[in-house]
Amino acid sequence: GGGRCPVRRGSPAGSWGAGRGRSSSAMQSPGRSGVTYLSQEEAQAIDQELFTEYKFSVDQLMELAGLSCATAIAKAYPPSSFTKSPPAVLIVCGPGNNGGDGLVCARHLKMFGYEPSVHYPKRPSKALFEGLTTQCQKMDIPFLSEFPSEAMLIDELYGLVVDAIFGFSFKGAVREPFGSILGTLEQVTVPIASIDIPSGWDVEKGSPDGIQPDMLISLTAPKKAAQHFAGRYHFLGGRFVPMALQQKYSLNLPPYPETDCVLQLP
Ligand SMILES: NC(=O)C1=CN([C@@H]2O[C@H](COP(=O)(O)OP(=O)(O)OC[C@H]3O[C@@H](n4cnc5c(N)ncnc54)[C@H](OP(=O)(O)O)[C@@H]3O)[C@@H](O)[C@H]2O)[C@@H](O)CC1
Ligand SMILES: [K+]
Repeated sequence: GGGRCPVRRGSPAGSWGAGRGRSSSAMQSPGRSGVTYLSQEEAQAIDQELFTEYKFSVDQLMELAGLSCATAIAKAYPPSSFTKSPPAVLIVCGPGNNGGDGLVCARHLKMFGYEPSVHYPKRPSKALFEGLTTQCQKMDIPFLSEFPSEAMLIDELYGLVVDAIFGFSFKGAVREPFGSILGTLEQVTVPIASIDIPSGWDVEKGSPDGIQPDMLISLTAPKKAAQHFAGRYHFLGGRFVPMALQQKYSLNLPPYPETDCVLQLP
């Protein structure tokens, strides 16, 4: 196992939220960093607006989201922090866009010098996901047909697990094969980095018995479940929300440093 590295917290809560006159809405709640934590409904509404009003394509935003995730992972778990070289990462992808973010993340991690392997048990028959899968395969990223059933095996083979199973559209009880996968992930000791939402968690209420990721990369803005995140690294990624949309939803996002596509939240 391995992959852990010393805690490097960012600066304490900034003052970006002070005196900006956020329009208050009963649905929104400011988190400990001053940034707004979104309800499931708000996250889906912003998503829809980006596509229908702002005319982004899914491919575009997924590329930026996945690149943010790989960048944040490289900051928190640089290859030198792994006990083995090359640094092996297991990426578990779900059936929706969160899974697509995982495929993009895998491709960028490979470019950054990691050795990613992907498990992608439920693949939608859409050109976007088929393309992302082919890109990974042509970059010699292995796709595991079986998920390692023993947590110990994952601990032995990988220094980090990326959870790209469910994002903000998750609802209800977890269906197979993801129930078994999450059951195994609850027992791994190597760190888990969750994309957007720790999978299996209620998007707003979290899940005390679910997986406990070491890292959370919130895309666009954190969702309410992030208030229950107790891991070491909380990053914000997806630096693509136009200012007018940020203002409409009172996102109160902290300023990203310089040209960075990610930012560590306190
Ligand atoms: N705007 C942004 O910021 C951007 C967001 N992006 C990303 O998109 C993510 C949201 O993606 P999304 O809407 O496609 O849904 P997501 O959460 O991946 O999962 C839905 C899938 O899971 C399934 N499923 C649901 N419940 C289940 C259950 N209980 N048990 C089992 N299965 C269950 C459901 O299946 P179905 O209900 O259809 O059978 C469906 O197939 C978001 O979190 C972010 O990562 C970026 O890519 C681009 C910019
Ligand atoms: K996830």
